[in-house]
Amino acid sequence: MLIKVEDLKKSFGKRTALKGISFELEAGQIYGLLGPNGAGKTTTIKILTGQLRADSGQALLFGEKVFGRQEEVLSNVGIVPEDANLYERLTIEQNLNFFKRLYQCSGELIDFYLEKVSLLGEKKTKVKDLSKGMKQKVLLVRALIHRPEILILDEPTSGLDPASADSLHNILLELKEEGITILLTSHNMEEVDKLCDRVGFLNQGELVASGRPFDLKLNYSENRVRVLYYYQKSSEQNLIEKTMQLDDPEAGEFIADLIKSGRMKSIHSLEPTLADIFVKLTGRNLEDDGS
Ligand SMILES: Nc1ncnc2c1ncn2[C@@H]1O[C@H](COP(=O)(O)OP(=O)(O)OP(=O)(O)O)[C@@H](O)[C@H]1O
Repeated sequence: MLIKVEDLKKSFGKRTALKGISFELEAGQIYGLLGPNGAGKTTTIKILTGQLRADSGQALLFGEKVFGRQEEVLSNVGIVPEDANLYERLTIEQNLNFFKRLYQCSGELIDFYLEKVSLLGEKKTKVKDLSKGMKQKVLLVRALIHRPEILILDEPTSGLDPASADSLHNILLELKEEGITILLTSHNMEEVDKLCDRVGFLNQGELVASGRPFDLKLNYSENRVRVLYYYQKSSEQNLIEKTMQLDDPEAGEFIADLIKSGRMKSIHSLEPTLADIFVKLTGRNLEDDGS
């Protein structure tokens, strides 16, 4: 396991941020921690990257504890933090060169990744003149220039317009193809559904469910179907839509009859979205402010 979190607990005074969460991440996967504000996502990331010490439990990267050993363990990890901590008055190139020296790497990947995020032509632009989406891309490039095996991103698309978010998603999928293991946090269920091999639902410091998005949707499906049928045989004007429970025996007869009499137009299963499942499990919406 490249990333392993086991029974991780953390409190800030009387406020409990993590109540004992566990998850694992295999090489080459994308894992998404999904949760509303205050769920404990950033606390998890900060512990995993050695910025915070856990009260108990384990947070391991490459099987090693990070706290107190950041320099060694994180030399192989790229981190995109929640807040853009770039030097605003410096250019993109100056920011990246600064990190190149810090990481003591050659910097040969700087132009490669700037090209990938369509910012090569903006190298000489000062960070203060960039849009939020562009800054996010610079943070991503900064996290990649030392060729890390693990990439950790805290809310990478928060506040981005849909086009910028989409372009970032495509880059993350390409990085996965290159074999990079990715852990990200998000409160956007569509993003997690699209990107992640596995997802963990974090709510008030607890992982309430985890698994492959497909399996979660299947497990929480309510066996409903939407049937579109003709009132009379092949009369386009009289198209009727009906939602039915698959475990209702009458629905079976009704559907069989529609097929036999040639009145069935279409039938679709109604799967819940990840957001529906989150609400079902927690009674909370992903956009809640956590209060
Ligand atoms: N330094 C701190 N001091 C006190 N409480 C904190 C501190 N950091 C986090 N918390 C609390 O711990 C809980 C989890 O916060 P955390 O930032 O991990 O949530 P999050 O899921 O990342 O939310 P967001 O999406 O808003 O960043 C919250 O109740 C928060 O107020």
